[in-house]
Amino acid sequence: MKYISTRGKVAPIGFIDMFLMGLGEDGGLIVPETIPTVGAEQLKAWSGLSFQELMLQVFSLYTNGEIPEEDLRKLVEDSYAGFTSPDVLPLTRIHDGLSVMELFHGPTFAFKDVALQFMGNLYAYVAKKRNEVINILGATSGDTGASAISSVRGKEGIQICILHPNGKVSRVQELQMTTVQDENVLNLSVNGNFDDCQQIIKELFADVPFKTKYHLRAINSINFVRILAQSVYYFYAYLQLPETARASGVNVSVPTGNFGNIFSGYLAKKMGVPIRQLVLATNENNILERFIREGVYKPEGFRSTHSPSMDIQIASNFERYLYYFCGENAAEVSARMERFKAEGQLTFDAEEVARIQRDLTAHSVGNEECLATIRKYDEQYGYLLDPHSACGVAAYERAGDKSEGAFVSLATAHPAKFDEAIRLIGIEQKFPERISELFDKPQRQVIVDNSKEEIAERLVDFYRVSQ
Ligand SMILES: Cc1ncc(COP(=O)(O)O)c(C=O)c1O
Ligand SMILES: N[C@@H](CCOP(=O)(O)O)C(=O)O
Repeated sequence: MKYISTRGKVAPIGFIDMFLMGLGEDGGLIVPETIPTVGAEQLKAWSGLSFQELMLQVFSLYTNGEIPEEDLRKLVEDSYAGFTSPDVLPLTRIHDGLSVMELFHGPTFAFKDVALQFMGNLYAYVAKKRNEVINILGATSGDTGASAISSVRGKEGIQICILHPNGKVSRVQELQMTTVQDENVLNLSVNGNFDDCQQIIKELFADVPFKTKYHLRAINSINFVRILAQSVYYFYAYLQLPETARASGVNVSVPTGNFGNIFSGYLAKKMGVPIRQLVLATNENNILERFIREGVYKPEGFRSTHSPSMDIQIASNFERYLYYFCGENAAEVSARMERFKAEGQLTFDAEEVARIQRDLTAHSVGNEECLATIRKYDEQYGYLLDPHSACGVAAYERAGDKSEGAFVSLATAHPAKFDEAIRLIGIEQKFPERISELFDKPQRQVIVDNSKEEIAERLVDFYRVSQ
């Protein structure tokens, strides 16, 4: 298995090189040359496997033997040892028609831990085995940053700098990132929004001499390893359903912002998980819904919502979807992305929209609907959703055909991370101890302008000092 770029100008590379490259050096996103498939018999044989065993099976299809099996097993076991549920990602039945897959039992209470605990360990492994310098650079709307920091804090040979939008993450998310005192962690709080942070890191990654000189590594979903690790929970969700329930496949409702969560499902489907509908749930930042319903991919005004981690306009993984949509034609992807850069939008004709709608359905969930969904599920089912998971459940409610296949909605964060929204509906929740103890700790962060140059200077200083 080799890896190539959606823009076609990266010579095929192996698994570890792909992991280290992060963003393609031609500005595209890395994808596998071919997607391996898992037949129905094989899938059946995997039922009953733990999440860790499933992860090993899926990764073995992609790692080319570059990581010996016993090393991969240890990496996987270590990565999920800190999850508090024995099932790692438990599937909870809400009612006959709906189950929720809880992806938030990791150390930072968000689904990002599923991939990032593993990636932190993998970076430490590669740093040691290949003597690589690992200087992680990431952008976050709150959860990726907290999770990535927790996965590498204090680890030898690794430095991490995370950009988050100043004042636009929840209080708990901010504390999870900024109360970490390890010297290998730098938090930059940017006067801008998440799209600004993501734009800056993408420009720094695209500056290949700078990236090479400072050994910049990615933890965001531009890194294909993130997507691959996330694809495993779609296998697990399907296989955890009772055999009768999954007999005609599964529908999955997916809160998404950067298109990473849902693209992982699209990949799992291509690998062979019998997913019927992939329902894309967004908040009021609804560029992805407009793309799917109307065939127009055009960023519009940024809105702050009750689900701040999905306050995203420009979705990184859109380009990966475009690649498959264009029949894996890199020249076509490059031309369309050039057009997007020049004109600020992409449009798709009626035949193309019909094709997109065969892959994905979409619902954007307004602030009021989000709160009403949290209230309803608390009152009727005694289940407290966080605002991102509530977008997923609201989209499930609005999804059209529910007659075939079981329905699973992904619960992507613990409600304690977003108490600002939960309080608005008058619910007082009890925080897990690991969250309540954050409020007494001192914070460490640097507030910076939304300026690539200023941020590059900070990075150079940080990497010099910490090496
Ligand atoms: C809690 C939560 N749910 C859902 C999402 C959506 O994930 P993605 O942007 O990777 O699609 C995010 C981050 O964007 C998140 O932090
Ligand atoms: N919601 C994310 C935004 C970054 O997305 P990623 O999946 O590319 O890391 C966050 O919490 O930071």
